[in-house]
Amino acid sequence: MASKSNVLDQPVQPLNDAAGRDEMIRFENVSKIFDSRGERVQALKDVNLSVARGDIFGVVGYSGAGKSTLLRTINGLEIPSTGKVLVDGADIGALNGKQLSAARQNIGMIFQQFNLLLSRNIFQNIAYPLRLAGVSKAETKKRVYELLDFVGLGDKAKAYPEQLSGGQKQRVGIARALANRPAVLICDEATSALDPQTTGEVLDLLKKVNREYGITILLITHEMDVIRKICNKVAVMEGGTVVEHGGVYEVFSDPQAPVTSRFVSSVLDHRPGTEAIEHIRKTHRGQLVQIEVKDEGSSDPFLSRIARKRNVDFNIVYGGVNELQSRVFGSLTVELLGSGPDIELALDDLAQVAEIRKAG
Ligand SMILES: Nc1ncnc2c1ncn2[C@@H]1O[C@H](COP(=O)(O)OP(=O)(O)OP(=O)(O)O)[C@@H](O)[C@H]1O
Repeated sequence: MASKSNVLDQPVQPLNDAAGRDEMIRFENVSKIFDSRGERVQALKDVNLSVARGDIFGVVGYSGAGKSTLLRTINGLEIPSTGKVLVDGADIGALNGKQLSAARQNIGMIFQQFNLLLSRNIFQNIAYPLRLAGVSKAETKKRVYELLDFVGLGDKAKAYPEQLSGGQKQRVGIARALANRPAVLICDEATSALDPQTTGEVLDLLKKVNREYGITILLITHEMDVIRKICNKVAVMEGGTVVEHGGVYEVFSDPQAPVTSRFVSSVLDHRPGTEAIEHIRKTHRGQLVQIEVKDEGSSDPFLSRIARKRNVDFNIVYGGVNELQSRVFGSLTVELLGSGPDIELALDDLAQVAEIRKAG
């Protein structure tokens, strides 16, 4: 649990993370207040986060949590009311216009609605940022075809956006964002307009961007499944604050904030809710206990060991075990059958080797 922390008691991570990688994005006490028609909206409240070079960092939250505002501070589309955002060492809020344009070439961005130029073909869309950066025609041509191959659209140079599917349009968006060889790619709900199959393909492409080009990715989403599939780090936002952040495995296997638990249970259904417990109770009269399954204990056959030793039976009535980043975790709800004293001894034994909770 070393990499997990709550932002309230740990202001900001050090410049090097546990793996020794250096920092690519740093939010330092970032707050943002909008004044809209006489109404003050605090979109961000004292956000402190550190994104290491090479991370795929996901920010998840419900609508209005402040995700877009946070993302837009990275390339200066929003300037914090207080606090600062550092990208690859540059303090974004302190840059003049020219410096900001240069910094933006280092920060690619993709959008939920793709934002392609509809009157230009795919080649021209991808070439656009290269033209703005003053890249020569020959160099542009080489780079665009290289990118088209990379995103799997080698035959679409002359097509127009309206002739492409949603997934293909997002591939073009990714190619365009990569044109100037940025160090960072920021993704604004990049798969929210896509069906599940296409979402999976675009997420695979983002993984390839991270792996093959070493680009740091920060994405915002309201879908925990996106986080589960590609991120190594996650921050959960609610009401403009980061309520929890850490390694994806740590956060998924042991969520602390209620909003995080809700997000986790939207993709993993391994713990029974009140209704499920009531249903189980109708057919199982024994002692019900929830056992948390963690990576560290997965090789110990403790259930059969304790069952033999204490002369009790374990009847699995609910649960699931998941794999995340090559580590397992989950929860089993079991019914203990045996004499009262044996069950008590078995519960003591269980508590020695696993996190348990009486259920129902
Ligand atoms: N330009 C603006 N002017 C006024 N209020 C704004 C502005 N931009 C965002 N807000 C408000 O700030 C809060 C956070 O909005 P933000 O868009 O960052 O949240 P979000 O988590 O990205 O939600 P969504 O997924 O719905 O976009 C909301 O209450 C929103 O109404």
